[in-house]
Amino acid sequence: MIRIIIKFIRPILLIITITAIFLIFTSETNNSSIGTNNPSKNAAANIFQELNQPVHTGNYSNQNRILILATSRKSQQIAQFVKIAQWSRFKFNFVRIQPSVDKRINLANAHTSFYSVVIFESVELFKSIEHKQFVHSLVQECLKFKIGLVFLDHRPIYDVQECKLNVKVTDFFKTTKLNAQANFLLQPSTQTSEFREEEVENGEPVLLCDRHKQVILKNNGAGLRFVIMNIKLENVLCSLILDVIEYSSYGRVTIGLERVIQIDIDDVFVGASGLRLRPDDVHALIQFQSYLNRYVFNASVEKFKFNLGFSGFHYLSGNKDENSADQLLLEKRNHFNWFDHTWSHFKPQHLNSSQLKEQLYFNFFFAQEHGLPANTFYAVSPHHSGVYPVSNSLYELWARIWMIKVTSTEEYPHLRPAHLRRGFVHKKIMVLPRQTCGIFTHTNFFTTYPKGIANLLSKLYGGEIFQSVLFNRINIFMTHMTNYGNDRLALFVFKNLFKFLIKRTNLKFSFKPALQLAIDYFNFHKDEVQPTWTSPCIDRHHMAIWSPNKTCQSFPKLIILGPQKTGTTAVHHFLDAHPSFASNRNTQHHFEETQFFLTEYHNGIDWYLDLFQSNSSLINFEKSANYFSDARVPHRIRKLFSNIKFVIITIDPIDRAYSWYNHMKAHKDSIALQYTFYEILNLSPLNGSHWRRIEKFRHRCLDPGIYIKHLSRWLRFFARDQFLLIDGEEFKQRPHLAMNSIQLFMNSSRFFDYKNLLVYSAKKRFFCLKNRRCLGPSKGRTYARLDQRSYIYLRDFYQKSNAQLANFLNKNLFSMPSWLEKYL
Ligand SMILES: Nc1ncnc2c1ncn2[C@@H]1O[C@H](COP(=O)(O)OS(=O)(=O)O)[C@@H](OP(=O)(O)O)[C@H]1O
Repeated sequence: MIRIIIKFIRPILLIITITAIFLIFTSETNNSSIGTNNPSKNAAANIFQELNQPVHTGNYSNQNRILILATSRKSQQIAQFVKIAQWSRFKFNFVRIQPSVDKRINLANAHTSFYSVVIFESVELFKSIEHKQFVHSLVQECLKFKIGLVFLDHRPIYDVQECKLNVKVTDFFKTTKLNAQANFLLQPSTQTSEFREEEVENGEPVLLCDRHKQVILKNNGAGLRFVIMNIKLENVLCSLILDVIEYSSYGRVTIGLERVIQIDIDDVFVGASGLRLRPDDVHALIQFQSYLNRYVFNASVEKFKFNLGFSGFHYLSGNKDENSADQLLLEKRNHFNWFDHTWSHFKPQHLNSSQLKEQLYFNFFFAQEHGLPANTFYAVSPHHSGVYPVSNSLYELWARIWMIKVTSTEEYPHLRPAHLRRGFVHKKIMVLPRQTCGIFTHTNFFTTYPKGIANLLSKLYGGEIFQSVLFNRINIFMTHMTNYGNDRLALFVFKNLFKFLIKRTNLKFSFKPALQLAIDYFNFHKDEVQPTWTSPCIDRHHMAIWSPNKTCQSFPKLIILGPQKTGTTAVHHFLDAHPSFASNRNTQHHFEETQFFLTEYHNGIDWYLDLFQSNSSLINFEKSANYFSDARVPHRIRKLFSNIKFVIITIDPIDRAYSWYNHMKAHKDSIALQYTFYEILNLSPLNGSHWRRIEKFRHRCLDPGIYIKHLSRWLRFFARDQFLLIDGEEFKQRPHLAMNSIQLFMNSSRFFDYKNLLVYSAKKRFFCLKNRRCLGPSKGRTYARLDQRSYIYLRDFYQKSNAQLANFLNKNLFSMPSWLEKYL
């Protein structure tokens, strides 16, 4: 038996013993041009000896993280691997290293490992690392915590002859099915555009194997698991990569074998006469469903059913034959699940709320009238319009009229690349990623398939469609009604896809109702719940389905980031008086602040844009003073508009902290009322039941003043010249200077001389706009002077970060604020 297995595997996978590896490595190292006297090279060789040690069987964590160590993220092998990791939602860290790397990379702390597998760009890189301790500790931690190693070399480094199998096949081939034909390089050999279904059924599929390229797996059973890939990843059947990762991570990094599949047929009843279903096609559809249940979904608890998305308005709008197919579909309605695709197939973003309501109600009544089993909590929007970019009224009306809880789209965050498509939850509706499968509304015939049918086959036989099933645990495939008429390309696609999957992999297929599917999805991918909004303006697909009333001009071009209590309201107020600048409308909860990137983020971008004017000659801007110190905001802004500019104001962080405390006191915050400033700084009421809340309050009070911490984060997301730093102390004395620099910074077409516009208010103790109402009573409060103890406490507290800030400002060519100079 073992001999048979070995015979099968030899052409594909060759394994040599760890002793052989040791010999190879030591001999190669000794022969290297650096010479045998090079201590670090010898050390690297000795490390391979260590791989032979039995791995520690004690505790290791279940952190399914991958560590990728490479010289560049751009190399083809690494890029390919990263793509697969992203597609499979494996968590990974990428660390760039050079042979001269000397800083230690910790794979674990004293008790638990951070990683389950380490990917090395190449054996060569591993061997060339000069620093003995680096390699030594890496290998020791791998042994101790059962962390496998994978080397992604793509240039063959071993002669095929010298490799032999030395691992139990069952330990390795979890996802890939090993049979006589299983070769890892697959490509279509025929380019004929006349390729028909029968050819696939009758003969061997058009596959070509290159036996010269090999994957070499090396392991001695007792030592560390490690795999040396000896082949270009792009040429390998991707299921093998899942096996490599699962094997080398000791089973910890895996997406398992179960794949849940849903197939949606959109546009039911929609379609030009001549392209629609005929009665025969309806029978073929039902027959195919039985075929799938028999051969593909045979282990599924729930029977597979196609999901039919209907638009009632188009019912019976074909020729005589096609209309009888429409009637037949309704007669056979219980063979399928049905979902709302809106009455007329209009784009929801192009309708007002009452038109949309009508669309949803009419289709609802159609379903009732014809007894369609459409109570699936699932719906799909025509053209994906309104799902992403989100239309709040679509979500609200869907929930109200159809009790929708699940939908799907291929547009979040973008149609391409497919491997980064994700799900999210908006207004309690779960949005799942949808997959394309090579056929669209316009691809209905074999002969006219773009670049020939061989192109479609390559996507099925190891290509993108195959990979979609492989790397996504849950797949919702999008097809259209016309794909099931005409040449029935959809049946061709799924028949071949599943045949290939069954032949080459051990995957198990099941079907679940949409609601269950969605719950499972977000259980697997909890970090996908919260969406990150992107700009429709950089995606032509999004522009086509977005509301025509929205304009990219409405996005702000400037954000005053804060921090709180530095004079941000005054800057906002003065800027708003400028004829070229326009601030947002006041919001219900936060007055002049939008707070969009924090508490209002769930409202989506349409809500945000509605706060601004769409006049292209204006510079829209907003200020929300707590953006500065919140770690979520830079990422969110970056995803939405990367070219925006920012104003940040700094004052002495001691004054800022005390002003904030007094602000909270004025707002009757119970902690501020109950405890003195010094007690809070010192966390002195240690025994009090409020301790946690005081600690939190203290953090909110002090953290924004650690300017360096936040500023350096912002500069990791945006370029230096996107920031203007304003000295808040100088702003207090000579506000017109700061206002002038903002105008220059924004290249304002009109220059406003603020000197004549501002007047000092002795009552407020700062400048106000002439002939306008000055800022309200919440600005310029009077409160007791800061006590000496608190001053000293804060001076010490901020000493280090102020010094770091000064260095940072110097390095990045920002001018030094006057308040900072006194600390240097
Ligand atoms: N024109 C002008 N110039 C300089 N400083 C001014 C100006 N107007 C207001 N202020 C002072 O700014 C403090 C309020 O800051 P913010 O507007 O950023 O506060 S907030 O975060 O929006 O609540 C607030 O500080 P406190 O006096 O400590 O409350 C104001 O005094």
